[in-house]
Amino acid sequence: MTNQIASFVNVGERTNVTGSAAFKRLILSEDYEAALDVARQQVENGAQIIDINMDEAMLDSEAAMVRFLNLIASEPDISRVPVMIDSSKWTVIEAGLKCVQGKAIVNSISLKEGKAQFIEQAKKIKRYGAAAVVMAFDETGQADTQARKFEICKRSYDVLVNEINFPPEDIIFDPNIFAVATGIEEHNNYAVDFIEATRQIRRELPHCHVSGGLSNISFSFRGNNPVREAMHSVFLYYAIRAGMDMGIVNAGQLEVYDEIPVELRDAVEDVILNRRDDATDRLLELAPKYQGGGKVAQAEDLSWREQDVNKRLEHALVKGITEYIIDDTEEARQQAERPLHVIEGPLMDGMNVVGDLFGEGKMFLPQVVKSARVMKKAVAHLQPFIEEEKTADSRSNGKIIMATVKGDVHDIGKNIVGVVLQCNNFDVIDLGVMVPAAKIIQTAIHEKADMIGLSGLITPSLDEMVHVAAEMQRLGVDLPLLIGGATTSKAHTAVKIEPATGYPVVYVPNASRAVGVCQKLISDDAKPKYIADIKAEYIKVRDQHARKRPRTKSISFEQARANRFTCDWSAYAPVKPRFLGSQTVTADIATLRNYIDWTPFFLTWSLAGKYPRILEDEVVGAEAKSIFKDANDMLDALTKSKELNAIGRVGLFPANSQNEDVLVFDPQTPDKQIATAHHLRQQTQKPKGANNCLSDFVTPLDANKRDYIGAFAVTAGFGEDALATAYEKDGDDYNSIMIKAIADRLAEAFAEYLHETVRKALWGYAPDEALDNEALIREKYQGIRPAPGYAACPEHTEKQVIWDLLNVEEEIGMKLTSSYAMWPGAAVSGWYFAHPESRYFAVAKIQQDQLEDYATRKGWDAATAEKWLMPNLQD
Ligand SMILES: C[S@@+](CC[C@H](N)C(=O)[O-])C[C@H]1O[C@@H](n2cnc3c(N)ncnc32)[C@H](O)[C@@H]1O
Repeated sequence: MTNQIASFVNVGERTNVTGSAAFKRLILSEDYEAALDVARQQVENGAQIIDINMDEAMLDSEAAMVRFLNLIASEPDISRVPVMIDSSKWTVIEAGLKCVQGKAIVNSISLKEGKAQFIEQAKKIKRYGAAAVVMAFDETGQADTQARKFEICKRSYDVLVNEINFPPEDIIFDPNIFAVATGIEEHNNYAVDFIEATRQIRRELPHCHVSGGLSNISFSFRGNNPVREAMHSVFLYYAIRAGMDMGIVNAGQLEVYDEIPVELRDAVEDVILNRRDDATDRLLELAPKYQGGGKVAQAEDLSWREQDVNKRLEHALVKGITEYIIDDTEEARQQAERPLHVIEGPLMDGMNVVGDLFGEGKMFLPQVVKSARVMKKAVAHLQPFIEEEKTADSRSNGKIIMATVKGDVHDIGKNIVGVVLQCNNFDVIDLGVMVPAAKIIQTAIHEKADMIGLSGLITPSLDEMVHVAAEMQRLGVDLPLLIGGATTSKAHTAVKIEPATGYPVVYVPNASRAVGVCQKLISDDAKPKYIADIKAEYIKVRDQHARKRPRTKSISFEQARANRFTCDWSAYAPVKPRFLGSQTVTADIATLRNYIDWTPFFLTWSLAGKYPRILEDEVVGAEAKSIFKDANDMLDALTKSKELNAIGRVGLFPANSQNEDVLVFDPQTPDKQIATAHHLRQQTQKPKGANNCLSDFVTPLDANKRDYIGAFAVTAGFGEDALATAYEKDGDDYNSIMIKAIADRLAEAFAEYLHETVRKALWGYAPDEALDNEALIREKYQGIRPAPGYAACPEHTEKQVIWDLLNVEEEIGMKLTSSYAMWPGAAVSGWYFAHPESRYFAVAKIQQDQLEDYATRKGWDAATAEKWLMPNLQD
């Protein structure tokens, strides 16, 4: 069940002119900048797909679709999610398919106009490698009953899969969500029809998906949001369990299932599940009571202190309250026969409640981590008594060795998984960061571990994971291997890691999945089938990967060069920086906190939503407020204690470009070249626009005029390890993760602050700039600061050029690891470009000709070039 909830894909629909009056206004007034912001906000708010619809009589819908899709393609923060091209006109869909980059979804096709047209359209969709939403609609109309819904979907499925070999995993059925409680008796079973049809579709039509637009269901209660939210929540609760795995769901219009007042929930369930004839009347009667909100405000309530000690322990764990935990644990110990029984009894019971609530999506990550802190305090209190008994044999669920692989220093995600596993009674041995393969494997053997979990954030870590897997194989260590971390994926795990192994390898996408996976891997009953299922799934993933057509056409390196960005260099007047050379910079926390972008902070804690709106969010607002307060309290303390230090290097230099290189010159001896930055050029065929390379934003050498470039490396991580370790020793993972999350935010804030200082003062090309923090976060200024490892300059070893140029390690002690991760981990580095047209883009896939050219420029052999450019050599 956890998996079903966790894998539900949310489609954002604010970029739909038929559904959003605001978006329609923007498109009609040609304000595409603001329209892009709407798309960006949706992604920031957690939409995993964005639906784009331009069906408006006053518009040239085809042109509008193409223009908007092209704009999205150059916005990395939007184009990271797939688009759903939505139109009732096939010509608009086809125009969209032609220009979209990456995997698209077509919304929608159906048998409405007959089989021939259905097949023709599906074939085209298949040719573009896109997925399709298939409506339960045929020549006789839209399906309303379970039988009709299934019948049409089955017929569509058979045509698609058997007749034209359409990949079943690219079929998304929409079996039509219709309004219930309309007063018309025939409508009463509509929700049940959808839910049951979904169950049958998922059971009998393998690999397909089921989606739907949620808001229709509650149409009769327009104007009464609490009732609508309750209806959405109840409907989803059952539909997801039946197999609905995608949908247009506005998270702000969703009540937490368990928090719907019981009386309302019962009445809504009667309606949704069509449990009684008078269900609609009863809900109509109850509805006015909830019109104005209806939820009773909760005053601080200490009545739980009057319950028995076991209940108090459970309450403290679920609510994360540490205040009384030692007293309560002591009371429980005195009542128990043995101290161990307190752990095995009430404490584990409490943690099981926490685990269940988290698994069901009813508790959020920060709450779980706070629960773990309570648990650890209780266990720490009991530990001496257990030692005294000398019989301690706490039965653990299983032992897992966890490590961030060699060359990588990022560990927030790994630490969160560790805490969640500990909450579920796993014995976690965390080897920390930058751990070589040999140490991981030796510890696993020595500790008789049950499994190994690897984590990593940067792309070179993917290779290191392949290496650890190969070493395990070589040494005959056949423990299950878990793979996680931001750049890892099911495809990489299946294609690169698993095939060479004889032991189970499982990709774990997030903390909430970790427990389920580990439990299955240590269960004698569940393990064989689970492993067989995973193996079969990975074989399929490999097949799909092998069959995958390139998503985009490529052009030769020479052609790409010929289509470079250029401008009238003779008219371009580079601004000479006021400061040339390099220097060390510091910043105090009081200054930096004004530059913090808080939205990613909440994401670290798995709370999706944009700051500051997230603080008022119906679902996660309370928890967001709570961690925001804790973070600010910690920032107050750090401002005073100065235990965290922000320090960096910044430099500005004369420079010119030469094809894909930026040549950097000595400020004192202007003809002396002191460094070369090597960049990569986009090599995919562009419908319009240039094949970008960062070097193009610097005046070419043959224009006979000096331009300038900047570089920086900053960290807010010195001091972080000591603080985090102190919290960990105190059993306080919550604050240990909090300090890391804050150090990470301060490093990003430092990069923002320093960039502003460069634009306004050090370089001084924008002395009068006046932007607030929101505008800075949106990067509304002139110039960019691309970071090696990111999409426009994806090759990590280039950080070394910055390190040498600015003398980073010697001057301030920031280091690069063997995989070119920065240490301390809370760090940012990059280049400064001032050209008014400079912008971010993704290099994406490059070809052999460019690979060879790059190897020559870097002085690398072919194998080295392939190793470092691997992510850009594959689709
Ligand atoms: C990852 S965000 C970080 C800023 C965000 N406000 C935060 O606090 O987390 C944006 C930064 O990532 C880098 N970046 C984003 N897209 C990039 C691209 N396509 N190529 C290179 N660097 C990129 C740039 O350094 C940019 O300033």
